[in-house]
Amino acid sequence: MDTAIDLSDASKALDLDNIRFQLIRLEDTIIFHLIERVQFPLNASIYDPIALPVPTSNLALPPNISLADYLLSETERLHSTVRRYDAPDEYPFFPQVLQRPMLQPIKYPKLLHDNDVNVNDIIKEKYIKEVLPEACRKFGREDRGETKENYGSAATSDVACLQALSRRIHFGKFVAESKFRAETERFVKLIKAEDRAGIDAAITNAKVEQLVLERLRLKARTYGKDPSVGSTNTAGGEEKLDVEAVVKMYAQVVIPLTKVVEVEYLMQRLKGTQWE
Ligand SMILES: O=C(O)C(=O)C[C@]1(C(=O)O)C=C[C@@H](O)C=C1
Repeated sequence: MDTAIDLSDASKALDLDNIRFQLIRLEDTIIFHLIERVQFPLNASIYDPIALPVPTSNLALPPNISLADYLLSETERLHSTVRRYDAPDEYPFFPQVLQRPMLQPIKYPKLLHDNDVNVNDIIKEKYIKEVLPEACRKFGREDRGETKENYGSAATSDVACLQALSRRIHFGKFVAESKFRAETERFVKLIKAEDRAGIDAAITNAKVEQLVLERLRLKARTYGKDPSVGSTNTAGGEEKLDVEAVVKMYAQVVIPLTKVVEVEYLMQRLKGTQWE
C-alpha cells in the first residue's frame, strides 16, 4: 500500500515541515470521514458485543465481538494481505489477525528506531466513548435512538475514521525521530533520566498546536457546508458537522495522543544504540 509520506528520500521524510504537511493533509481525511459518520446516529449497539453479539470464527479473537470490532478486524486482515501493515506509518488495531502479505515485501528505508509503540486501544476507546457521542450530539443523533438499517454503514464509516486517526497519531513517531535528530544531546539526557515530563515539554510547541486548532476550525466549518448553497443550490445549507466537536477531538484526543506516541517512542529511542 502507498504510504502518506515519501519514503524514497530519508532526509525529506524526516524533515519536520514535510511531516507537518502530511499531518495537515490528514486533517482533511479525518474531517471528511467524520462528516460521513455523523450522518448516522450513534448506534451504540454496534460497539457492544452483548447488545449485538457478532460470532466470529477467527480463533485469535473471542467468539463474540462487537460489530465495529468485527468489521475493523476483518478489514485489517484483508488489508494485511496487500502489505498495509508493512508500511512504517500504519499500525493495526488487531495485530493478532494479520496475515502474511501475498505481494512481495517492499524494502522501506529504515527511518524509525525499533519500537513497539501502538496506542490504538486508547484511540478506539476514546473515539467510541468521547469523540462520537460529542460529534453526534448536536444533531440529536445520540438521543434519537438507533437506526438498525444503518448499523453496517455506521461501522464502515468507523473503520475509515479510526484508520485515519491512527495514522495521524502514529505519525508522532516521525515527528519524534526528527526532533531527536535535531537535538540529540538534549533528548539523550532526558531519556536517560526517564524524564517523561521533560520530554513532553521538549516536544511541545504551543504555537503550532494553536495553529492546528485554528486551521481545523476553519476546515471543519468550510468542508461541513455545501459551497454551492446560495448560488446554484437553495437546499442543504445546514452544517454537516459539529465544528466545535471536531476542534475538541483534536484538543483532547488527537494532539495529546500524538504527544504520548512521541514520548513513548523517544523512551525506546536509545535501546541498542551508543547512548544506551
Ligand atoms: O508539529 C509538531 O511539532 C508536533 O509535535 C505535532 C503536534 C500535533 O499533534 O499537532 C504535537 C505536539 C506539538 O506541541 C505540536 C503539534
